[in-house]
Amino acid sequence: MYFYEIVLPLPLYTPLIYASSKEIPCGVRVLVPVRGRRCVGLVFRRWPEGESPDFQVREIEEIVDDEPLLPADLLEFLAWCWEYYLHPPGEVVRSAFPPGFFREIKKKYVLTAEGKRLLSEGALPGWAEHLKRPRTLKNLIARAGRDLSRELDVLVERGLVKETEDLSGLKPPFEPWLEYLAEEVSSPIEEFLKEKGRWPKRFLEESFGKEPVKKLVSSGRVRLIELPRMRRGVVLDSGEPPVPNLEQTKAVEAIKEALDKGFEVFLLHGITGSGKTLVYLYAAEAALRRGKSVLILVPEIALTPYVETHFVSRFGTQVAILHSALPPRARAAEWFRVARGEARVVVGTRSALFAPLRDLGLIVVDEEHESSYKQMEGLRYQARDMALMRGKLAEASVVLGSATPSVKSYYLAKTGKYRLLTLTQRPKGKTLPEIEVVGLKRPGELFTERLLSAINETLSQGQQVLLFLNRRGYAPIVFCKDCGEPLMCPNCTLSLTYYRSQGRLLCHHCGFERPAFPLCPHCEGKEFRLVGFGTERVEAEIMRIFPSSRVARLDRETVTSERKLLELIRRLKRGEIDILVGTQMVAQGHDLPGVSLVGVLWAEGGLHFPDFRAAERTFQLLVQVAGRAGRGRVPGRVILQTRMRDHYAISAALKQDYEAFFEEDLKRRKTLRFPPFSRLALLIFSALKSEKAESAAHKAREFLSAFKNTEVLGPVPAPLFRLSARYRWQLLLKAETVGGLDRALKAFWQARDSLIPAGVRLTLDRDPEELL
Ligand SMILES: Nc1ncnc2c1ncn2[C@@H]1O[C@H](COP(=O)(O)OP(=O)(O)OP(=O)(O)O)[C@@H](O)[C@H]1O
Ligand SMILES: [Zn+2]
Repeated sequence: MYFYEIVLPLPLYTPLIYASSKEIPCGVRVLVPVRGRRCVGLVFRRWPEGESPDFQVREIEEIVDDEPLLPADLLEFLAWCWEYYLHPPGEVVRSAFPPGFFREIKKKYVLTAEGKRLLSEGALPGWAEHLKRPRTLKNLIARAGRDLSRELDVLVERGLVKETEDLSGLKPPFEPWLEYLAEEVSSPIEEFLKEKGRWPKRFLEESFGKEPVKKLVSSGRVRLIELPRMRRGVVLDSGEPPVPNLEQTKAVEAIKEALDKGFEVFLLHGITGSGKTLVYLYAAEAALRRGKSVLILVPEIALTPYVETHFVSRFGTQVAILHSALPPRARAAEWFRVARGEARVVVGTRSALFAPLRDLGLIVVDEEHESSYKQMEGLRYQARDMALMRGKLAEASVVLGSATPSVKSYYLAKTGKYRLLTLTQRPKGKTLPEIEVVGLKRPGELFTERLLSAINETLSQGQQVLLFLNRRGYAPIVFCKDCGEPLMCPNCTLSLTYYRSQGRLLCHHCGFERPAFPLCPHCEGKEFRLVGFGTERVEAEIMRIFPSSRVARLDRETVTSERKLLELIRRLKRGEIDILVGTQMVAQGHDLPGVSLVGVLWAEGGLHFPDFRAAERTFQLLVQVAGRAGRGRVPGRVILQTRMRDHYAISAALKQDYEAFFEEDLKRRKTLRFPPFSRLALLIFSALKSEKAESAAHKAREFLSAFKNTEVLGPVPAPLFRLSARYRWQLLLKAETVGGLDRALKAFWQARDSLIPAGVRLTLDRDPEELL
């Protein structure tokens, strides 16, 4: 017998031990019995020969995969993650699989042949209709609208319904591909195939017709093979990539050198529009040539098409895309192409960090400063930081790229932990845009004269305008005119945002909504005053002032899918939009050559958050959005409207002076001992009763105060004191070193059951990005 540590998709804090007479490699999925059910498990480790547990263990029932899906260094990485974040291994491992690949096996019910016969004769109750296909009890009850468990049991006993297991979806779809074998090319289709090597049959038939493909197959000049299904990608051709300039070449050379050595971290600090994508492209090519695979992380789904286009036109079907907006089957298929080694380049959002790439040689984290690399629920990991650990374990090079690096990364580059690479110029002699600051004076002022005349000028030159405000909806605050109270979310410490076209009031945190306008809950008043602006209101105002121009809006309300976003960006690039109003979704990454004016309506919008990274975020957003201007033939121009022109985040953005911002921000962090001068962990205690959460936080504080190397701040009510009907108290842990923090946290985690009463929920946020 061999003994295996198996990770299960259950909230357990350790793997479980199972036995098997077979030798099973690590990284393979198996089926094991657990609590009277069956479950998919992942073989994580085999015990050394001769060692056996001193308790009863059960046997592995089935082996699902014929070869490991996850490489050894990824397994090691996953284990590192669950220890660092003190998170159940099963949930960490689940992030590494596409949905449905790592789960409990559900019991389903389906009619037997006899059952079907009786149903067709009308001898079974109407709801049995639903059992023509296998269904879980829950699904059946949902369809029938009442509890059917008793009646179902009777049918099972009579042999009219049987139980089955749902093993579907554990393996992704395959499809036929054509592989070119012949030497001499005699038709365009052969020429195409010869260049590509392999191509999905389905795609060939679409481009060349079914007949020619059929002929080619029967000629024996190609071979049919079964490979994981390829998703229908954005296979646009971006043409030949430009020749890199001197700075780009230097950067690529430095990365190439590292590829031959192993783990090294680079910070690629290149101003907006300096061509960082091209550096990634050539570095990726170098890695592939060395037989290594490549992982490219982008901060949000909206940016995948841009990067994807460049990589797909260069590397074809070797590229896989991984993000959560792909349809589940396409996502599973793409993932499987990676696990099987068919795709050697992955472009994806933060969860692609766990992609099953083998022989990983290069990891790129594009726009590394972006907060969206931090997952804010479940496993609260920071993908940029974790990319370093994955790179280290895989002995890969890691490139962090940004025009506005995080203060932490830049500090590490300056102190020699990372190698700094810089791009200081836009290619082809293009310059950074001119930025000017205009003071907002009147309360409630939305557009200054200066901005309006600049918009006019730009439109008359046939150029495009981008207006930026990082706030959705029509108005963020609605006051009752009678009693002066704002309309609040009943569950959260947040005001409700008014969405005019939907006629609704919405809470941005918990999704609570109600029709606009109700009676005031305080005084039953009927009249309301709208305060402040969101993008919907900006759009309406702009349409009123510039009635003949074509206005569009880009935010999470108007753009709900990747398709809609692509469509909007395409319309903008084709010149079908004159003025685009948007939130931070437009702020970065996109290359918009027609935009020559960027207007930032309220530059200090983000500075009001009580958070140590508020200034950093504001500076980054301003420089990024300004960077959308002047990427085409016409030089760009940016107008920042603000009431806080003297704040260092705004004055540094005005000069596009990263160093100036960095020095000032670093000084402040040093005084307050915030990262990079310390390591943080945020503990949030929440409960339906405030006192309950507070007293749990006090107990935790007492326990943690015993650790000398860790400073405990709080408990204090969280800035967002009430969220989703729960009151929140927080403790902030600060330590000089990772080790110090680790010891305190681990001890606390061990003891947490005795410290925290039922009904209090504890959330651990290690290396928090915000303290809200
Ligand atoms: N060497 C080059 N010669 C000519 N054009 C180039 C060169 N390198 C990049 N470009 C072009 O410059 C534009 C900007 O490049 P890219 O989008 O990669 O910038 P970026 O550094 O990612 O900017 P941002 O940080 O603003 O996203 C693209 O249109 C790209 O094709
Ligand atoms: Zn709410």
